[in-house]
Amino acid sequence: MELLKTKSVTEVQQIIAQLCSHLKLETEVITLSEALHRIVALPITSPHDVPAFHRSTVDGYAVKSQDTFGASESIPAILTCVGEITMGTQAQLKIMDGQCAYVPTGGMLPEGSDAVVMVEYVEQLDEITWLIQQAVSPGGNVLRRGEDLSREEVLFQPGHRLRPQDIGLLAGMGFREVVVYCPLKTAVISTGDELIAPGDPLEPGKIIDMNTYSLAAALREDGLEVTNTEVVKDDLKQLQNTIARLVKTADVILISGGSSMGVHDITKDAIDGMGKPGVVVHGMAVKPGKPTIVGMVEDTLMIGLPGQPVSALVVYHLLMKPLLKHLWGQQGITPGVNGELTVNIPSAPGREHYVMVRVTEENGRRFVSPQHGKSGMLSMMGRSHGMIKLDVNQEGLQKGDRVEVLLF
Ligand SMILES: Nc1nc2c(c(=O)[nH]1)N[C@H]1C(S)=C(S)[C@@H](COP(=O)(O)OP(=O)(O)OC[C@H]3O[C@@H](n4cnc5c(N)ncnc54)[C@H](O)[C@@H]3O)O[C@H]1N2
Ligand code: MOO
Repeated sequence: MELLKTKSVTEVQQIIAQLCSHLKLETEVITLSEALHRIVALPITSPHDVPAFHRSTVDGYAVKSQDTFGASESIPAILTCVGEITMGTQAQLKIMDGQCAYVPTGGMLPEGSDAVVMVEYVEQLDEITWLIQQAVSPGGNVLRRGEDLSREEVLFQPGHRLRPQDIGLLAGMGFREVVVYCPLKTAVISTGDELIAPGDPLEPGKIIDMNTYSLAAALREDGLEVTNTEVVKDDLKQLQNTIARLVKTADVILISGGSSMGVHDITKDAIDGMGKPGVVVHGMAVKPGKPTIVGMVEDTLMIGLPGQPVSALVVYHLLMKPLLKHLWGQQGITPGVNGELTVNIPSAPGREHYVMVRVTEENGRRFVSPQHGKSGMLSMMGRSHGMIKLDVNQEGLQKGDRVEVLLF
């Protein structure tokens, strides 16, 4: 009897990292308008203090805070207004004891002042005299120079994925361009005599190809370039010819289907027949996804994913995302959401077990409900917000347990 010799998910992740140690990430310079979701390749430091000058955070009167101590509506401080600060210009005024000046939100504080009193708490007595009806402490209503960021402070480390707020910040720092990693080149091969393209006549026994589309979309979502998607028959020679052609450009090839032990499951033989090291892993201790294959053809990483559409995507999440994190040098966790489990879940002994779940909210409480179905049912994943993990030796989960959902 031939059984798959499974390796743990962590072991497989480590093997993949080693297999990819030769991969050298190229970098490129792109404009900020192209930078959304791209990965920073060099440390980026702040070229100047932000803000570059003390700024008022309100419309009000710049004062020496000590002049306002004890001021109230019934006993206001009496100050002489010496002028107005204009937005976007250097403040020319100087505030002496007993003086104030109008400053708009974001305007530069004049020399000598250290706080701003909001206009709501100020009343004009005559042409130059103002009643200050509220005390303000030093630094009150002021964003001090460098309070947001100081010069040379590291804004982003390599590996950071740029979000809208990051792109705004880079613009605010005066950057027009950013150095990012070039996307890895990837390809998807779906195998199966039964596969037809979406829209083709659905004859008996045929299956519409979903994995090519879901896997290519997952790769693109992760910022990778998909150079080719191909569908091949369960034919060793055809698969090897396709692999031989694609390894010329692809850093990683995902092969969907043919990963199991059936007579037509040819992915392993195809990879093994193309030189050393060939297949390095066949079998991962995970549910779903047990027949996973990992190997190398020339310098290209080959990941053989189970043909079942849910299994293919689960394995993608377990292997490709950590590889990217490793290559990009990303540290830390990917935060998920958590909530109370609505039913008991049995474990899958000896295997990490991933269960698709939907998250709902009721009276401020989050609930996590497993979505039932088999690994061939992609609609189960469509209904789900993410998945929860049961560890290899975990004895199931109980209704009411607080669980962490890995979002996808
Ligand atoms: N004797 C055994 N049989 C199976 C085992 C095993 O250990 N021993 N493992 C089972 C598990 S678990 C899975 S998962 C599947 C994996 O099968 P394969 O990777 O060999 O995939 P196929 O047989 O080619 O296809 C399985 C299933 O998925 C459908 N499929 C395939 N490609 C696509 C696609 N691109 N789009 C949509 N659907 C696809 C295919 O039609 C089959 O229905 O093996 C079990 N068997
Ligand atoms: O474990 Mo297989 O990968 O779906 O059923």
